Amino acid sequence: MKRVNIPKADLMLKPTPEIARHKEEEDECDYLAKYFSVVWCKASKKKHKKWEGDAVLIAKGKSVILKDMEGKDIGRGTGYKSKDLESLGEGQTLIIGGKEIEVMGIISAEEFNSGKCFQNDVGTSSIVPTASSQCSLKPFCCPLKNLCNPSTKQNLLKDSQNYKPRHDPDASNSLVMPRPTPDHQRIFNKAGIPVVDVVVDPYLVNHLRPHQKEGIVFLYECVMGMRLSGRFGAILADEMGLGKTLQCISLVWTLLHQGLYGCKPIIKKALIVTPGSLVKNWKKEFQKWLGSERIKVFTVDQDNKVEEFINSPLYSVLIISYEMVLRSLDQIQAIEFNLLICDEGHRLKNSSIKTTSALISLPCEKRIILTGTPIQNDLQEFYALIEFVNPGILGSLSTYRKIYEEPVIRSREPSATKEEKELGEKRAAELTRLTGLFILRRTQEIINKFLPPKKETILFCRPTVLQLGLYRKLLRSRVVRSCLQGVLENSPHLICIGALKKLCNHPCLLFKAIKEKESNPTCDECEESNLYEGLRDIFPEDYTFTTFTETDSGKLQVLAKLLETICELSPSERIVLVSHYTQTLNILQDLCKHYGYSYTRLDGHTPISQRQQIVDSFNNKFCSTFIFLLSSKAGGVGLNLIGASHLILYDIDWNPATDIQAMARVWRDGQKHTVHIYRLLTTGSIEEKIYQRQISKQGLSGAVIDLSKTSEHIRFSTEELRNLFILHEDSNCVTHDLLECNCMGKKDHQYPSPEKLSVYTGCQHGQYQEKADAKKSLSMSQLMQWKHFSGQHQTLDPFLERIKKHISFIFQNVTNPATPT
Ligand SMILES: Nc1ncnc2c1ncn2[C@@H]1O[C@H](COP(=O)(O)OP(=O)(O)OP(=O)(O)O)[C@@H](O)[C@H]1O
Ligand SMILES: [Mg+2]
Repeated sequence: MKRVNIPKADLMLKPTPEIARHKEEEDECDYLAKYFSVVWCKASKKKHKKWEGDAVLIAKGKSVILKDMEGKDIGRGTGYKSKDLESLGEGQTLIIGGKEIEVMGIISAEEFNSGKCFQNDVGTSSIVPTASSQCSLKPFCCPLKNLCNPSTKQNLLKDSQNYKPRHDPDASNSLVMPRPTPDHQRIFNKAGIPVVDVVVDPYLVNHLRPHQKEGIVFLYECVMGMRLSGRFGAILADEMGLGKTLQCISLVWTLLHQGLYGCKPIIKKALIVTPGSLVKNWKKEFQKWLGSERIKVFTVDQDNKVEEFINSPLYSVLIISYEMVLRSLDQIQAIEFNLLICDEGHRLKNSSIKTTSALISLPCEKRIILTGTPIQNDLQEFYALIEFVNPGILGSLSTYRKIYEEPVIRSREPSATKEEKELGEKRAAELTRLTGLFILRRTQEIINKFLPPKKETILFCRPTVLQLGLYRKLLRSRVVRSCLQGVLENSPHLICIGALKKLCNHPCLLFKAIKEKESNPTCDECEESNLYEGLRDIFPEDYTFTTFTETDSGKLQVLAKLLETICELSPSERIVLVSHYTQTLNILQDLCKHYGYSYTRLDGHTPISQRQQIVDSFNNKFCSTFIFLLSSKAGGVGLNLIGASHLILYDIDWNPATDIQAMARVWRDGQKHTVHIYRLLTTGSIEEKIYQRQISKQGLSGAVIDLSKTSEHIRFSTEELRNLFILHEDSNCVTHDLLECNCMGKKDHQYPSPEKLSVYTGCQHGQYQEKADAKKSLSMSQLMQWKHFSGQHQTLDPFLERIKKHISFIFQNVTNPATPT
């Protein structure tokens, strides 16, 4: 064994530390790094070493770094001869500080950069070539000969008769699951039982969209350990409305009744955990797609306890809410579930909460998380979800942090060096590759072609005189001024923002808040009292909370007119009316009562047990209810409200995901009518600013971000607050002004070339915004492709013509215009 002679770093003559470091850095730049897999132990003179572990050695110039397999630095040394380090090879040894290493092999830069050299063999050698890529949807051919070797002729005859696919794999339009590879058979079919085709029930297949068929194959491969050996988990992260429920139902139904090795069912019992408001929806979807005779699913609630499921042989599927899981954990643990599905599973991102740890503790290996929310945004939460479905696949948390999270985060910092950027990108790419084997996400565009047209209209409603007076007064308040100077603590800007938003919805909401404060002044909220100083005087003297009128609020006036128009022009169509606030919903409810519109309501106070029933009766085509009042926070996620074809968003949320979720309740699979979405914004107010922020962050295409983020999570710079706290009284539409579009509100055609847009609108934000960055302008500029109407011009739209009296500006866009309704 050749030993490299290493000068002891501390015996060398060194320049002063500052200069040394500088010089070293300069020198190091000239060299390319080389990487080695090594074993290490404490340095000793012993002949027979007792190696303590594997490690990775990085040699560059005259220096080396030793990293353990979790990516942690365990040794550093410098002052080597660069020539020696460059020629390091297998079998050579080296002393690094108090450690001795022996080189086992050379690692390529690619292997190091991607982080693969730190993974034992996960994601590389253990990847099973995906069966679907070879034979998805292909009909079955003869089982492998060597694996179903019946010893006698009789056996052969018997087997071929007994082991038949449940459905005809050769039928046209059949959906046949991928056949197992020889490796899979070696592991899971040691007895050599005949392989039988698993064919999805044609009863279901007839309804499936192409992406759903692919999704089922994907889920099947994951839970069967066909994509990654020894791993049985999957994350289906399709955007909302793509039918994750139906894909899972098809999988469950298939696994319960079929088996690839000798027809033995792959699972006996499945557990589905879902938010409480969706438990009944799951049962309904089972019945919708399979009928009530084929399968009996059991839902747990106050009256139906888990014991009943245990004692009855009828049921094979248990549906339970996250809350109930904790309460019934003992019973659930006693049942042997073979498949676990967690709907809206992004809530498992926090592994320290009890529900997550309770579910982790279940011994079931086949696990599926369903979520419509992108999960890659926060690398730690991402890790938690992956750990849940495929424990250990990314190594320990500390390994994951060192190998992936830290380099990726570092590379995104402005001060990152070119090398750090490259490393971060490569590690991110490797993480995506590895997790892509068991995470599937398709976007909504995939389903658009099956949906009816969607007409989206943004209505900028003029504030009333009362609103303007109050708004000006609020902006002149001491609290607002202090916010702008960045003086006050305790986030008083949130109180100011809250007051402005209330005012935009209806002045009476502000009036109520003032009254409450007057009757119950508490010192810890002095800012709020200060904010309301002098406001009472602006309201008419006889103003009371209960005698409000629609003419006090610009948006409410428009809403009243809009409801009247829909009722007249499309009497058979129905409306979902959404607000984020219960108090605002009360006002909207009063409006319904006043005009005699029939309505139903779902908000945070609606008992979970009643929610599905309310939704079902509204969706029933014979239902006579005209308006569904919905609190977006309470019922946004997962609900189907396709009984309505009009949806009105009365207010706007900081988090675009909340609004997008609400809008998706109506424009989804099963909808037969053209869908009309109206968003109401008070002209020139904070609502316009929030809208601009929404679209500049997301674009109009509607990518979803984390729903749990609220305004409390947003940090505003003083500059941003200054922009928020401006009232633009002279503009018909500040958002349109920002686009610098010269159409004068007569743009009823589509803008010709999207490429031009970024140039066209790329520079105008500096006036108001902190710094206009290119991305922001680009997503704002998507609005250039919408139609623009000012309140004075003809719109050619009978709805808009009727309601435009109090409207200063309109943006409108139609998706899928060609699809027949
Ligand atoms: N192939 C299909 N044909 C007709 N309707 C379908 C089809 N697939 C799903 N649907 C319907 O589309 C609606 C949306 O499906 P589902 O609730 O499963 O969406 P999701 O992906 O879970 O969305 P979310 O993330 O919002 O929960 C449901 O009413 C469902 O019955
Ligand atoms: Mg769902």
